[in-house]
Amino acid sequence: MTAIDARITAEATTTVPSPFPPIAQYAFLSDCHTGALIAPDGSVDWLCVPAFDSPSVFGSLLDREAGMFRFGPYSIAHPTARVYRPGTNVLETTWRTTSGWLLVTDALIVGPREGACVVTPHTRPPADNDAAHLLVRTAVCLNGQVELELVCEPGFDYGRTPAAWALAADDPCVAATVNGEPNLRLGSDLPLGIEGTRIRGRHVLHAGERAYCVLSWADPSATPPGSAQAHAMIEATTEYWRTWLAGARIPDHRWRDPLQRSALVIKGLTYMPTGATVAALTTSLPETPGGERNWDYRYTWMRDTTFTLKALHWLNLEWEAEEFMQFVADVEPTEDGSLQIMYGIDGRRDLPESTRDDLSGYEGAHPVRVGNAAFDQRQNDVYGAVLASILLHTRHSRRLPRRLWPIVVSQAECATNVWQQPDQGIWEARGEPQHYVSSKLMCWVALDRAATLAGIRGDNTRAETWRDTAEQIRADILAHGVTERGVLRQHYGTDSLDASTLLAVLFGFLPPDDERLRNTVEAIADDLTEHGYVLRYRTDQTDDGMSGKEGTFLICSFWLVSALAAVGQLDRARDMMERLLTIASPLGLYAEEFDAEAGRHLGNFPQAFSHLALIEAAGRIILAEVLQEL
Ligand SMILES: OC[C@H]1O[C@H](O[C@H]2O[C@H](CO)[C@@H](O)[C@H](O)[C@H]2O)[C@H](O)[C@@H](O)[C@@H]1O
Repeated sequence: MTAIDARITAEATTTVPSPFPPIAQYAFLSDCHTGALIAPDGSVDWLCVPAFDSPSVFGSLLDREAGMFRFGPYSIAHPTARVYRPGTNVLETTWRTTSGWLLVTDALIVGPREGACVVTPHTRPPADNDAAHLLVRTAVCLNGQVELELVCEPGFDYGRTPAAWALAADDPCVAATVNGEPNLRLGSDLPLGIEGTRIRGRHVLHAGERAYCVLSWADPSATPPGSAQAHAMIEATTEYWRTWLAGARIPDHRWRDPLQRSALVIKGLTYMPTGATVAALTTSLPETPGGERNWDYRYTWMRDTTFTLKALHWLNLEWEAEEFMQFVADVEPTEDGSLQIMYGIDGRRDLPESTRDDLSGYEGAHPVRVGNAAFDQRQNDVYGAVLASILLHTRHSRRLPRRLWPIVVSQAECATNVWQQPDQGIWEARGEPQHYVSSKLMCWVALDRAATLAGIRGDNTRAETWRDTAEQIRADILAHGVTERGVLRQHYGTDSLDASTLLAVLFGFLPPDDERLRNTVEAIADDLTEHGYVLRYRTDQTDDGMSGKEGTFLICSFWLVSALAAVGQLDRARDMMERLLTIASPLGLYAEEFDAEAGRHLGNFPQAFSHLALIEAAGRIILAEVLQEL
């Protein structure tokens, strides 16, 4: 049992139990088109089909009436153990009942691709493996006998539309229709009955006996696979993940498991048809319990994805970088040539935000948002994030693809034009625009990396111009962005701290022995932490346009580990890393935030930001340890 597990258990026994499982108790499955969250009781509480950003069909995560799909022993809610098959996103749950033991295996199926692929402007050449658009759940009775139960009650369109079920005429499965159109098919070797809007099945399995069910959404008129095929598909999916992971260079270190899990989460959040990565699987898991800080993260932020690629480079995973670079080359910029700060996973630009007032929200946190109004915000860090990625990719692949050069030019020009202007900042504050230090810092990164890329291309004129602008930005930040104590400030109008200034260390804005850099790292470690975990800023000192106090931000805590390692405080970095590893969910996953007081995860889950920062932090410490030994 991890520390957080123990705290959650203690909490559950002392307060009124919530009908919602703690966020960190969910297991994550993915087929790189969509993902599912499975509650400890075996219920799929979150699944959007066919893609990450589609409306949910199982939405109990946000409202207990918005759809669920349980497959597990009758009348038992607590499994004995839940683990991923090593090196995969395939989940195994072991149940002990009074009469026997049961093992349930769950996977969203990825396997050898069949048939033609639909071509859209953002579609990459088809990979050898692809999603089969199937959720397969198998059960085997390990000992004694166990009564297995299946309950499937979809709620289409975030629970708004219940299913109308019908037995399929030609095969042993049931089909759910919405507005008369077939939508889902459920196949199983359990005897199934239709009870209004739900399907229920129950059957006693004896030692050695197996059962399965398959939910399919790709072609609702096609017969779902039978038992043997379903079991084979779980093996193929296991193979798929292990083969993918084998391509990563993960050091033989005591942190190998969290590194592998983080890589698998990040890959699982990647949308295979375009190479775009969603920031997290979910929408509206609250950052403040019961509060309004609830956001839809099922989109691609240029910042999040470029930071993700930086992390994947640490693990030598180049293919994903290649894919995302193509996505960047394909997306439509805005009228002034700048990239939007975020896009849909299919490259669409418009992500209007609405609220779903018919949903209760996770533990009553309102509103539930679909879409994200930040899509047309001005956030000046985006150019630096993209150009840093292009340079990294160019260095690793030893070439600067011709398609990317116009992007280098346009983004460098955008950074040149905007660096003096205020913006909403990296945290997408919904208050007044400010002169955020981290935004200007990332404009410096944009021009610095662009100058290097121009040098590689042999364009010395541009290299020189961009280098000059980078120096002007640096001088401006050092003149206006440093407090009297010699610490980088949040924005030019305040002395408050902001963890995003740690990017100065991570992107090499100043040499690691620079006093201002060291002061900033010290100040954040000492004054911007709660129980040793890092806040992104103090909500009582920052007008971010929202009410309520949020938890500590996990990416910021991992950034501090990286920064401590970079400025030579290796012991402190290592201690903090070890502490952060103890608060992972029982399956090694991280949400966006950690409520250090209550010891629970908050915000969307699992969150790429947290996992990518874990990889970089571990990578920096491991590298420093190796260098120390030389
Ligand atoms: O806190 C306000 C903002 O919160 C979200 O943004 C955060 O998540 C983004 C995706 O991971 C990340 O790129 C950003 O840096 C974070 O602040 C939300 O998406 C915004 O709409 C909201 O204003």
